Amino acid sequence: MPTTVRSHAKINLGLYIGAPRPDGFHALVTVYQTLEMHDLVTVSARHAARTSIRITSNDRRVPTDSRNTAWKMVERGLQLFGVSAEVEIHIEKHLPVQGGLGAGSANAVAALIGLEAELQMSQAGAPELPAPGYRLTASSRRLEISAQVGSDVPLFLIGGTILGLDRGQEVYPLPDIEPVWCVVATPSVGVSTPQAFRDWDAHCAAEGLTQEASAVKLKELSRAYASAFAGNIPKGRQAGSSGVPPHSKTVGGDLAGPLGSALVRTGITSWIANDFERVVFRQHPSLAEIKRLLASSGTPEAALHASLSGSGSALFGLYLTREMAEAACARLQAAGVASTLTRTLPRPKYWGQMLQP
Ligand SMILES: C[C@](O)(CO)[C@H](O)COP(=O)(O)OP(=O)(O)OC[C@H]1O[C@@H](n2ccc(N)nc2=O)[C@H](O)[C@@H]1O
Ligand SMILES: Nc1ncnc2c1ncn2[C@@H]1O[C@H](COP(=O)(O)OP(=O)(O)OP(=O)(O)O)[C@@H](O)[C@H]1O
Repeated sequence: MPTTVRSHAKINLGLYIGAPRPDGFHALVTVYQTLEMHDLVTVSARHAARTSIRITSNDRRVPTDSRNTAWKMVERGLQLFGVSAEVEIHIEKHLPVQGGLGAGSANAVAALIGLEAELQMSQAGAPELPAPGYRLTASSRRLEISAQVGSDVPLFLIGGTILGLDRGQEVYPLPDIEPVWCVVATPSVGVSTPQAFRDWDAHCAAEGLTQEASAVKLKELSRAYASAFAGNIPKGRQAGSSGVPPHSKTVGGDLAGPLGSALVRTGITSWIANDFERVVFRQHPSLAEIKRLLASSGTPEAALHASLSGSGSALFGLYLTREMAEAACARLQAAGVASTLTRTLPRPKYWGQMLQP
């Protein structure tokens, strides 16, 4: 029986990028948040003398050869388990390609989860457990192979609210924010991630941002993020058990409250920003206008936060109520911009809903 896996989108609740590194990547600090909206990845696999992989998709823009993230992940997964198999993967795309929603990265993890279920390898590659007190080290080899596939891939082995460091592949589960309504605008323009990073380099050169200055900035920001979320960590799940870095202990405080308010009470909505907006909005001014529509600042329907996601072109707005989110969808529709109404997806639900019944 084939296994169908939900492959969720992510947004970046703030994204700070450093200067270019000698390895061709950029250090960054971000908070990833998984969303309910998803692709569906269906895997059929059976043990065989020789490995073969076949990929199909309903979307012609999805590569069906070894360039596909799901292909790369399954190849590495089979090596990790030390088995060979005939594997068929169908990717039903609902998320935009090149949208900054990490869709391709999520497909890779969904394919691995499907493969493990099909080959009954769950003991060998035990998935990250959503239960309190789980340790990242339990599945560090799965995190390693996912980081080889892409910087955005490991976050999908954690789900929920996640701190991303280094080139984005170093991930730490943060206490989940309570679910909030989210509107994702999906303009038809695609933004290439490598190109956006190149544009960022040109921006850094023009502004004279040095490696040293950017390293200091990123260190401060990772502290600020961890501190903002620290008060959300239930007693007994402080640093060490949750994988959150030790400096996250520095700030306490009760962040429990009515729906949506936890995000506000972390304080992060007042200072988070996405550095890519500075270069991507210059190339695509229409995206800045979409952000204004999502934000609706100064009105009773204003978003808690609105931003470009990753390098775009998708943008998102977070709202306190469903009505406010629906009003944002209506504003976008009137402007001819496609949008999806969804919600942020906490870790237990991310894992609980991953396998289709
Ligand atoms: C923009 C984000 O989506 C934010 O979450 C991610 O940083 C992108 O992650 P991703 O698409 O998984 O990126 P990768 O597949 O690892 O890298 C693609 C290319 O983007 C650039 N890249 C990526 C991540 C990073 N921290 N610095 C970079 O400069 C590199 O040129 C790299 O060759
Ligand atoms: N499974 C996949 N689904 C979609 N695109 C894929 C996949 N595997 C490889 N790709 C290639 O990766 C490129 C980026 O796709 P993706 O949709 O993941 O972008 P993204 O949402 O901007 O990702 P990120 O947020 O990680 O930067 C595509 O143009 C496509 O050629």
